[in-house]
Amino acid sequence: MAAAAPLLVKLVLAGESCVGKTSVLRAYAEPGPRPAASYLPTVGIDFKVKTITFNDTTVKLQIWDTAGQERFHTLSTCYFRGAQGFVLVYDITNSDSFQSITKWMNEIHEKADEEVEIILLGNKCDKETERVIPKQKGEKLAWEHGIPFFETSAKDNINIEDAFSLLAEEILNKKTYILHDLDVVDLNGSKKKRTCCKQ
Ligand SMILES: Nc1nc2c(ncn2[C@@H]2O[C@H](COP(=O)(O)OP(=O)(O)OP(=O)(O)O)[C@@H](O)[C@H]2O)c(=O)[nH]1
Repeated sequence: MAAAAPLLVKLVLAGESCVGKTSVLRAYAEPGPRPAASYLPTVGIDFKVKTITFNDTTVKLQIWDTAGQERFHTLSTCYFRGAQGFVLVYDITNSDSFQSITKWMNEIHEKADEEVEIILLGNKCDKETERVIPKQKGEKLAWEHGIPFFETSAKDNINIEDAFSLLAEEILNKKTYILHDLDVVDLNGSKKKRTCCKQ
């Protein structure tokens, strides 16, 4: 008997520019040492696939990395539709990025499907001396929105695995995934029909 196709789950990273979305994704999906990175903004959109095992089932997490720069905003939010989970990221050394989280939450509620799971990350927690957002503020904001919260460091690989594992678990426990078919990109990376929201 042929093995069952792996389950596919679509996740999206969102948040302001330079908060570390790409770095968080790399730390999770491509762990291992890498040279100190100079900032290269995401242009448009990118994704990586990470395979995990959940209750003896193989699950492929397709994780979309959106561009935080304002000029890509419309494009980035196009990818919200069809996602089962969101990783919302701010930078603990940048208060604007924290203030914007409520705006991103509203965007998700407006443009994503109804039943989505969201987690909040306060990234760059290795930069303690430059911190402007106390951990309690992040916890309070997450509590107000009823979502889990982690302070993370993509640089030092702190809490990254735990954050994604929790998000995947919350989604898979709900069993709201019915995604053996992806309508955007198949797992070999070849493009299939691409859908986008109306602007
Ligand atoms: N110290 C420290 N620096 C980080 C961390 N995460 C990211 N950075 C740095 O912050 C800068 C921006 O990181 P990116 O991952 O490109 O940020 P982004 O949110 O994807 O940015 P956009 O593509 O513009 O949306 C880079 O110089 C990273 O090396 C972290 O946890 N700690």
